[in-house]
Amino acid sequence: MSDEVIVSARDVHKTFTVTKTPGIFSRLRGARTEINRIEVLKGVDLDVHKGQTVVILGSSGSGKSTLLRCMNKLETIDSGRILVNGHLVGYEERDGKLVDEKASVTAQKRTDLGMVFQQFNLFLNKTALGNVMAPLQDVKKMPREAAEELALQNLKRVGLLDRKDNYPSKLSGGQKQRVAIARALAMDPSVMLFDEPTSALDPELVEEVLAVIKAIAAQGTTMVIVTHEMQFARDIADVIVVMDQGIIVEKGTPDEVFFRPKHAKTYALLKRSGLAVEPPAAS
Ligand SMILES: Nc1ncnc2c1ncn2[C@@H]1O[C@H](COP(=O)(O)OP(=O)(O)OP(=O)(O)O)[C@@H](O)[C@H]1O
Repeated sequence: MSDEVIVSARDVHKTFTVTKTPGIFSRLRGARTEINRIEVLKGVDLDVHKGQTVVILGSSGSGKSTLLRCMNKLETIDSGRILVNGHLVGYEERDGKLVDEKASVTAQKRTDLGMVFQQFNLFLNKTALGNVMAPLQDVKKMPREAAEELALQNLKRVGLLDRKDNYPSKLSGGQKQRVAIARALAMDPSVMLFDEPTSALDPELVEEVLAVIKAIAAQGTTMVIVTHEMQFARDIADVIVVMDQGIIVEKGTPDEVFFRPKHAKTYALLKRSGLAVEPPAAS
């Protein structure tokens, strides 16, 4: 394992505030606006080393996607630190305090992270090639020809060169997700973040996307993957992290986590997925 830490999260806390305003009739009956605070991350520490594939598992609502989104500053954190390549993402430190940095600086730093979402997020009015070229031209300011060459190389990496002129409406879900992966890869990020990349796919399309992600991992790309695909997690991960209610309850190699889970929540998760293991001794 490389000593170089690409992503470092320390004591990360995140709370969402949800405001529920009652309808007019309820208000006439005296109902008040409810303000609920949901503490989603309660002090998360995580290091991702260069070349490592870290898979985050956990039951629904445990905070996995939020952690990923905080890494990318799609969400702000309340306290703690997230460094990507040694830089604070989204913040700068002034007089010992964290303040929001300029959006342009965040946009630049964000190119260090490639993100693949559940719902692909492709431009519907652009071809597969156009989708991959767009951030190269718009964010990296590459000239058209260079952007096209790099986009074609990356479409080839995900096996979609023959679909380069297709619009998203003419691509299957699996192909759309592979275009999204090519688009993120083309930016040459330090780390790729995958947020449940196969959850929106029909079951028969899942495997082609997982195979592409496995191939990219085998090329030494640093990755953090949130997934519910347990077998895939076991196959691809160097490190598996299990989250429960906003904290990391277990961390280990796939063999450790799958065959010798230490935490009752990990055991419950494996059992729900039909993976038979012995219950942890200490629970
Ligand atoms: N923007 C938001 N506003 C309010 N609550 C939110 C927001 N985003 C997430 N949450 C809440 O935070 C909690 C954690 O959500 P998160 O999506 O991080 O969980 P998860 O572990 O990724 O779950 P899943 O596996 O179902 O995607 C949930 O209770 C969710 O409803």
